[in-house]
Amino acid sequence: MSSADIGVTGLAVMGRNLARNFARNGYTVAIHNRSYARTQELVDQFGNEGSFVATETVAEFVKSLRRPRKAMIMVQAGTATDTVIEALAEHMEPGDMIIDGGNAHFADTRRREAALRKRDLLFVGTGVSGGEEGALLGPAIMPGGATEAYASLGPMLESIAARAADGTPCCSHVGPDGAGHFVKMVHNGIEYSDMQLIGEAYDLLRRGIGLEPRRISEIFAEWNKGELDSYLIEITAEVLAHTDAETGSSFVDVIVDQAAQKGTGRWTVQNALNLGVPVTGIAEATFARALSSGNVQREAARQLAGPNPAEHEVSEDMIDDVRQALFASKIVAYAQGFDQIAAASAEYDWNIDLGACASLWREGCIIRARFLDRITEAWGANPALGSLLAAEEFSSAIAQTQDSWRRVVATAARVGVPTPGFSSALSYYDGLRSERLPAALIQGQRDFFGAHTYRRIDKDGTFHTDWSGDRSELSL
Ligand SMILES: NC(=O)C1=CN([C@@H]2O[C@H](COP(=O)(O)OP(=O)(O)OC[C@H]3O[C@@H](n4cnc5c(N)ncnc54)[C@H](OP(=O)(O)O)[C@@H]3O)[C@@H](O)[C@H]2O)C=CC1
Ligand SMILES: O=C(CO)[C@H](O)[C@H](O)COP(=O)(O)O
Repeated sequence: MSSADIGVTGLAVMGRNLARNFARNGYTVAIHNRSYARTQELVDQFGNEGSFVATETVAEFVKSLRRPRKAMIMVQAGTATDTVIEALAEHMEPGDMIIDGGNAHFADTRRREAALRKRDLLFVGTGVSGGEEGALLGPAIMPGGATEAYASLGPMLESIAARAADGTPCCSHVGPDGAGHFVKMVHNGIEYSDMQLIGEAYDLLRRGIGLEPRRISEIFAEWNKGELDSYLIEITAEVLAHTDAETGSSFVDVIVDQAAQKGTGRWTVQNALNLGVPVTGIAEATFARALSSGNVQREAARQLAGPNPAEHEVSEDMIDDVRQALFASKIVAYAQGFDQIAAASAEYDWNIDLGACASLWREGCIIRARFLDRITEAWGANPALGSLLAAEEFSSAIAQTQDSWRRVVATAARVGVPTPGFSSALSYYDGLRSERLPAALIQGQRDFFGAHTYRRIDKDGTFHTDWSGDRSELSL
């Protein structure tokens, strides 16, 4: 019987909870998983939460959906997603829709959307953020795909999405084909950057000042009451307050200090390199995870000289400086992420509304933060800002924090605590505001060794100096 409003296949952490979220919101949900055990488990544990149609085969799953069908995939990105799409498509009919809510690469989404369009099937690649809890109670949802697809799917997604304080659903059509997955990828890149900055703040308080995790937890909890108010700061306070039951030690002290990554941060940086957008914070965060996991190099370098700690005591006065450095660096991280979205939007003709994009991240997602209201307003007031850093409220916020920021970066260098996030954010800020950059010298060097030419500040045209001859200038 074709009775389900929507289907979810892939019932691990995300799929299971999204299926429950749809059911709790009154939809009849067909459920399917490669191995039936997960389907049975969902029905056994949560079957009473709403209307589920449990299915064992893909054919049965597709058949159980009301036409035009909507089937959502929540499986691993890459070949697993291609396999599931193909299996679904074989049983679908023209006008049916496949929605991929996994963390797919946006280029794969563009390819899949185009291929399925040729088969008269709609394909929506959508970012979903919020982890297990968000998927169940209301994630941030970033759908791409055709406008026509959003017309029928959008209301369903909006009904299960998180809501901002003003009641707006944290879900809206981001743009065509891969735009949704692109925005989710950059969301994850900012997530990497934000987590790295928080890690550096922790490290400065721990190794720089010498505070214990429980005290640092209290500091983060306090910071979470102000302009740093965000989900990541909130959970940081929780993690730092946690005690390991087995050893009685601070939980953070029993975790191996090697940060894993599934790929979205790396994809963001790779794409930023292609687009020529300096997302230095995301790049440093991604490399910092790689450095932490580089066993061979860490082992080889462990005995290298550092500053004498006795000569470099840091007082508790620095705590508030660290808070301010964190806020300034965080503004830079978001500014860089929005630059990348703007560049991709122009490159792929997506016409992404940056204000609407910021609005999507206000609740439900991992990078949700109080200051996203202000970012939404800033882009809404002036979509041609050029850089988020140029918005009055952020330029004045940084003007107020920059002395602290500079002190923190200088202190970190002095005491030997690595702060690639704080330092690169400050360098980026100083680079942008510089009247003149040493890029002029680099152009001179390029022209010297490779006749790569340069432009002049005082006249139009392209020039080359005859470096190996009489050093006269040629206008090309
Ligand atoms: N976990 C998170 O916090 C978030 C995850 N995501 C993304 O959502 C998607 C789902 O994530 P998550 O719930 O963590 O699950 P996983 O990424 O761990 O994927 C597990 C699911 O994929 C299925 N699967 C794997 N390979 C295949 C295949 N070849 N054919 C069919 N099914 C397959 C598994 O089926 P089986 O049970 O049979 O093994 C299982 O249902 C991923 O793309 C992830 O990147 C997005 C936001 C947050
Ligand atoms: O998409 C997510 C949150 O938004 C996932 O949790 C993602 O897996 C996190 O990335 P990584 O595992 O690389 O830290």
